[in-house]
Parts: sequence; structure tokens; C-alpha cells
Amino acid sequence: MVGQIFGPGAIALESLDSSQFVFINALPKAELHAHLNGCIPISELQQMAHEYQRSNKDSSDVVQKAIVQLQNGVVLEKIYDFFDLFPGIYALTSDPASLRRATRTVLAQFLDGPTPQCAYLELRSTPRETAQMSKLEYVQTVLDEVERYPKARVALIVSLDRRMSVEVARECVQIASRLKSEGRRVVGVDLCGDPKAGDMSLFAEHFAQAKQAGLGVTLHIAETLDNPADEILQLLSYSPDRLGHATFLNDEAKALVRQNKSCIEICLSSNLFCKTVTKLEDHHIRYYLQHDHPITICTDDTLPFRNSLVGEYALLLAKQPLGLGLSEDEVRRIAEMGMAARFGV
Ligand SMILES: CNc1ncnc2c1ncn2[C@@H]1O[C@H](COP(=O)(O)O)[C@@H](O)[C@H]1O
Repeated sequence: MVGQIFGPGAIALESLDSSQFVFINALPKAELHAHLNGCIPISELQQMAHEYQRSNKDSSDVVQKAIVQLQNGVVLEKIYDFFDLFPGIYALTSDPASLRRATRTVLAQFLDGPTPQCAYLELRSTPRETAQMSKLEYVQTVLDEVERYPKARVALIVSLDRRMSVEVARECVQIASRLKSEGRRVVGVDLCGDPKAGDMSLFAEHFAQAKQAGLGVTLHIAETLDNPADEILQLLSYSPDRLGHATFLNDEAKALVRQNKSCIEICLSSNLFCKTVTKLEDHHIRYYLQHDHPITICTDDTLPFRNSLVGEYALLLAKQPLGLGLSEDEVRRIAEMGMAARFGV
């Protein structure tokens, strides 16, 4: 159940022959880096916007602007423009019913149909308090949908946003830990949000607490050139199990990452759209492949990037310059590394 995809993944997919297409679809793949509110199918979001505008006539400008942009294909000058898309989306998922609806559609997009995008999904989302729900209710609502599927297919990662205060981040980790201890399907915590925001030295206690509760830790790290070396080393000192992007690591950080064997969540289309990587042949995936370091291939945000996991895998297999020109054996090995890096199951 995947809508039409566009961009580099779609072009790469188009270039494959039918046996390569069958190969990619049949490969058991794990999607370990997908943001809930960044992955709502546009058709569903349009429908939600339509209903929202009928009931909230006065405050629909921000929603309308986001929908038009998302519909036409987002063009980002720089990564920071990306975060402006979310207020419009958030207005549409601010009560339990609409959040439940969005979650159900996102899960179906990845997991349903005769050839699902992935065998296993770790969906992530940031607990958000609104006039209609608390952060705890937010996470419970998402989990209610996640748990409609078998354990072997999907789990939830609770995201901390870099903009959060110490108190709010602490509350989010407490929620994740408490729900896990109650047997709910929370398997990890994430650090995400505007890469320039926040003071990362304040997050030490949160990741220590999460680890103590048996949760996996994944951190967006070095996503932009603006992320300073000391911040990157600080984040690495929290002993993350996995790392999101890891685009701009210096030699010291690279050595640490290789030593710790933290799996890198690679989001090819996302990096190209956000212009943190200029072209596929320059992508840091090459470094990790050369060093046989664990990686996993992910979509990040299928709504703005209009991509799919199958399209991301097509980028691995397609001949250069449309793709990386890897062999089927190399692609199979990457898929296996992804399955091996799951927090859940
Ligand atoms: C492009 N790369 C990225 N880098 C950093 N953070 C990102 C991101 N893509 C998404 N998010 C984070 O995920 C939130 C949306 O999903 P949830 O509301 O949590 O479900 C965004 O607000 C942002 O904080």
C-alpha cells in the first residue's frame, strides 16, 4: 500500500529489470528510521486537512500552506527549511482520534499489502502535549495502533526533540520506561529535531535513564556541517546503539563509531533533499561499506521526500549514476545488517 513515489528512488527503481525488482521486494528489510508525522501518506493528510478546515475555518492558513507544499513536492534550500513543514502537519494530528488515524495509515503504508515495504518497522515519534491530550496519552494512542500488529513486525521508539527542556525530556523518558515496564511495545528512545537547537550536554541523564530501563538508544548525529566536533563527541559518549545520518563525522568520531560498531541509519533520499549530501556518489554510505561497518537503509520522512523503502533499496542496486551499483549479494548483506540492528523482537 504505497502511493506513487518521486525523486531519485523512483528513477532508480524504474531503471531496474524485473528480476532485480522482484529481488528487492522479496528481501526481508527492516525500516528502523521513520518519523511518524513525517510519513503520513499525502492522500490521508489531504483528507484530514479537508475535514480540519471544515471545522477550524479561522486557523487553516498554516495547514493549507503545508499541504500545498507537500502536494507539489517540497524543495528545500537547506535542511533548516525542512522543520517549517511540521506546524501544519501537527495541527492535523493534535487529538487522539486524528493521531490514531494517522498512525494506522502510516503502519499500513509500511506493513500491509501483498508485498509490504518492510518485514519489520521501528516507528518513532515525539510525545506531544496538546489541548486534547497529554504526552502519555499521545504515546499510548500510538502504541494502541502499533500493538494491533504482531510483535515480530513493529515496535515504537520514543523521540526526544533537541528543543525540549530538561524537564520535558525527562518526562518523555519516564513515559517510555514506564510503558515498557508495563509490557507495552516501546523499544527505544531517539534524539531528533533541528540539528542546531539545544544543549546536548543536558541530555546525558536522559540516555543513561533510558539505558537503565533497557531501552535502545539512537541519536541523530552530525546531520549538518554546523554540528560542532565537541557536540558529536559528547553524543558518542552516551554510548548510542545506533546513529541517525552520521554525515559529518571527523576522524576521531569515525574511529569511535567504528570501534563501538554502532549501526548507522542511512537515509539516502533525505540527505539529497536536505542538501547535506550533494550527489549519491559522495554519500558517506561508501565509507561505511568500505569498512564493513553495520548500516541500515531507511526512509526518514516519506511524506516530504515522497520516497519508499523499496525505492531506497533501488538506489543501492541501480547502476551508477542513478544508484550505487552494488551487487545483489551486497544489498542482501545490507538488509541483513538492518534486521540485526533491531531494538525489538
Ligand atoms: C530530515 N531529518 C530529520 N532530522 C532531525 N529530525 C527530524 C528529521 N526528520 C524528522 N525529524 C523530527 O521528527 C518530527 C516529526 O515526527 P514526529 O512528530 O516525531 O512523529 C519532526 O518535527 C522532527 O523533530
